[in-house]
Amino acid sequence: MDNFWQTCSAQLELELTPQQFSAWIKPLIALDYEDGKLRIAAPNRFKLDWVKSQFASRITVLASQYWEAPTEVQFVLDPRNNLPKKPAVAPGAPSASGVASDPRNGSADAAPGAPPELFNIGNSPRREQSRVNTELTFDSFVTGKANQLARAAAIQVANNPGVSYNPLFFYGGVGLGKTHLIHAIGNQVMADQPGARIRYIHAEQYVRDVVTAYQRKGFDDFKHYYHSLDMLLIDDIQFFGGKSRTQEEFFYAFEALIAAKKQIIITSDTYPKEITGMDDRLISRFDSGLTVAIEPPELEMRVAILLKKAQSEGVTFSDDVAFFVAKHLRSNVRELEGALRKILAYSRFHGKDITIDVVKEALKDLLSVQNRQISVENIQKTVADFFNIKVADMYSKRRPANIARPRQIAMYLAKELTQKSLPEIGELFGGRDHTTVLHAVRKIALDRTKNPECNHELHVLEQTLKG
Ligand SMILES: Nc1ncnc2c1ncn2[C@@H]1O[C@H](COP(=O)(O)OP(=O)(O)OP(=O)(O)O)[C@@H](O)[C@H]1O
Repeated sequence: MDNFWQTCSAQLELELTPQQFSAWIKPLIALDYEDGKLRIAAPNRFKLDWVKSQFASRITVLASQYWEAPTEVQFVLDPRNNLPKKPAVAPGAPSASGVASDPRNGSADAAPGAPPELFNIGNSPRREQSRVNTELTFDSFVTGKANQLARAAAIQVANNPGVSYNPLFFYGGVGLGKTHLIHAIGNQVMADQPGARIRYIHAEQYVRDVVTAYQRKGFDDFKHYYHSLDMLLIDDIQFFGGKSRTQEEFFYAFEALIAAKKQIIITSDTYPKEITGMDDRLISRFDSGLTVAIEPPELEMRVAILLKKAQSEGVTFSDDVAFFVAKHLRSNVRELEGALRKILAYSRFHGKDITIDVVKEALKDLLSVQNRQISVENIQKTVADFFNIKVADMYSKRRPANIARPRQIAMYLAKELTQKSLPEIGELFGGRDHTTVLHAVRKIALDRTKNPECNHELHVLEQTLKG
């Protein structure tokens, strides 16, 4: 229940203004969930009526998504508000149950509307608490040259958590299977040790947890929760970049877990030293275990993935069709999955067998993007002309700002407008490492959102390149 409410209120916090959130959502408590019925308590009749009229449908959608079943939401008055007042207790002091006191229990010094303890583990089954996706297993993970090392390390850690490689750090571009692999580890450990306290968390959610703990002065609960896990799976840790309070809290959790020989598995879009805005002491700790890259899948692996995913949808793809799709879509597995969904939807809707012609029709948009044939060479030339530098500077090792920035812009455009992978782009820019390209892509993407002049330049370049 705590997990659900944390997820639901984090989502609502994103959707509402801070005033709306703290006035209407923060005072609510998710009481229980049974047989598709979720009960939420409001502190008084006025709030109950307002929340019901304004937010019931959104909470219903979020709850139905969370439990993957239609859910009916009932709003009730908080039963604890009717309890006789207890003598004052210092907020956060342990009660007889050993749990920090809930300031809403009517004690004289309680802050009205303050939340219950944040990270109370509650009684839900360990599997639910873990947030591990049961579908992402080793069995459904296709292996090839691009990920065989990562998979081997993952299996080793799943067999000996806390012993072999700690932390285990996976890095690679988007949609290449990092998340899948850490869930697979979680699933295996959970099957072997059903009592283990495992937690999968996306780094953005961890940041939100820190913010919430900060706002609610709930760091004791936060620490208690994270430091007492048996295994922490943390995804996309690059989101910690520049967030010093989060990094500090994570550092303590990291030290506590490693000292207790509890396994930590981390993913990132780049290797530790390249994560921007990350504290050096964390980087050196990330490096202290095993760091493994996951590369973009090669052709045969893309074919194998398509065949396996089609099979799991109950559809048989001919090899011709699988090769056709895999040859044209080269960037990552997520893109392949998207293509597969489009093909299946198209063939079902039109009642047609899956042939190459049907695939061409179903993927018309995706393939036309491919066929625009904007080459990296073309991008380098256009950008060099635009900034009045030599094309050769695109490959050179020189780094003055008047050259480095156009080069980064060209790398960004190469990633945006071609199907080349990061290593392929790096190769075409004088044999640079893929992490350098990734850094450039992220930097320019960020500049673009912040700096209208940069956005305008990119717009002009894109229009020129697209003709
Ligand atoms: N080797 C694989 N075998 C089967 N499915 C895969 C494989 N690699 C990735 N996938 C699938 O591709 C999709 C994207 O993978 P995933 O979310 O793990 O990528 P990621 O590397 O974590 O990307 P991001 O950094 O964008 O989060 C998922 O549905 C995943 O199950």
